[in-house]
Amino acid sequence: MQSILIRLKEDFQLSIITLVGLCSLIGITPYIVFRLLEGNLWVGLVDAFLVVSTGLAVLYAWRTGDTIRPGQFLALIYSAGAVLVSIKLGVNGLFWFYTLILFNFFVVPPLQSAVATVASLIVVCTYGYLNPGLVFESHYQMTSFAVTCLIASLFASVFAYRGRRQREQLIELATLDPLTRAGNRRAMDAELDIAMADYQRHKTAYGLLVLDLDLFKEVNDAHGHKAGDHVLTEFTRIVKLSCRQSDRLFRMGGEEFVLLLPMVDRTGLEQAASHIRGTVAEQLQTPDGPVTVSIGGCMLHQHGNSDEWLHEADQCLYKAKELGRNRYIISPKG
Ligand SMILES: Nc1nc2c(ncn2[C@@H]2O[C@H](COP(=O)(O)OP(=O)(O)OP(=O)(O)O)[C@@H](O)[C@H]2O)c(=O)[nH]1
Repeated sequence: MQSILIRLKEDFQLSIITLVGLCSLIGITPYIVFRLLEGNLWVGLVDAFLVVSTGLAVLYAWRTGDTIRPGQFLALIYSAGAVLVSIKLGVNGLFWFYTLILFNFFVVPPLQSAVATVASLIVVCTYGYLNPGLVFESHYQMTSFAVTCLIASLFASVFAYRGRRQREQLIELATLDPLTRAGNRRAMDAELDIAMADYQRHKTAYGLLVLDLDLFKEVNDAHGHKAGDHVLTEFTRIVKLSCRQSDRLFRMGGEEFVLLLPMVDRTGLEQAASHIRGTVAEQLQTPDGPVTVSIGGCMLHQHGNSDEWLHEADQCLYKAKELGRNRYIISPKG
């Protein structure tokens, strides 16, 4: 139960899709009974289809963690459902369009939701225009309906866009180092734990490099803190360009970074460390000359937790510093 609550709290899209599932079960099921009792078989079947499909989409989202496809599926079937119900029930069915507009903007990105809403409106209005009296009582009513729907869509899209943007910014704030935009310590801890679980379950190979700029204090002392900051951002850029896209760079703090390399063997880890060391020595400059980096690394093997893994790489880094810096040492273990 607690894990369900945590997932609902942490995954906004999943919580929205679950809410839709509950609303459809509680809100639409009585209509199925009512429509069938009044002999409106088609609308009853459409409602039943919506409830069952929603249930399946919610289950899929919970099982796979994928909320994009169920969201698109729900937007599609609810748009089609609103069109069919409006065509069958006329004015009484049109009210559902306003709920549909809000719903679409919650479950799919703003552009997709605008397309779904406008497409549904076009179908209903075209049908209503070609069949006077069946959906709308007058052209005036149809125009008012289309205009109010479009205005509601506009407001919904502005809120949906801002909401999504703010959520993205919050995720960035929680996971990225503001200066270098490498992952922060919190993101690193989470990724190392995921790597350890992956290694234990699937034996996926992971390597880790701890990178520490050499004599960085001297850069700060000679050129000021701002120049030091610039060196840190340049270093991040160089390392990101020197490694694979699947490698993840984190800033542990100060001038110490961690690079996590998935699906790499010991030779590959050494090659990566050697390449990064060489590229940094070549490209990272201050007016006084190059800034170098010392690197310690190790493969993930029988570590009990991520701290032990980091500690082993750290020991190699200290050795690299002791031996004169601007070098890499990879642990022989693992
Ligand atoms: N500009 C800048 N400097 C930082 C930041 N964080 C830490 N530092 C500085 O990084 C320096 C780290 O110095 P030390 O720990 O002595 O290490 P070092 O000079 O690189 O020497 P070695 O690691 O032994 O090669 C200190 O002067 C810190 O003030 C930051 O965000 N920006």
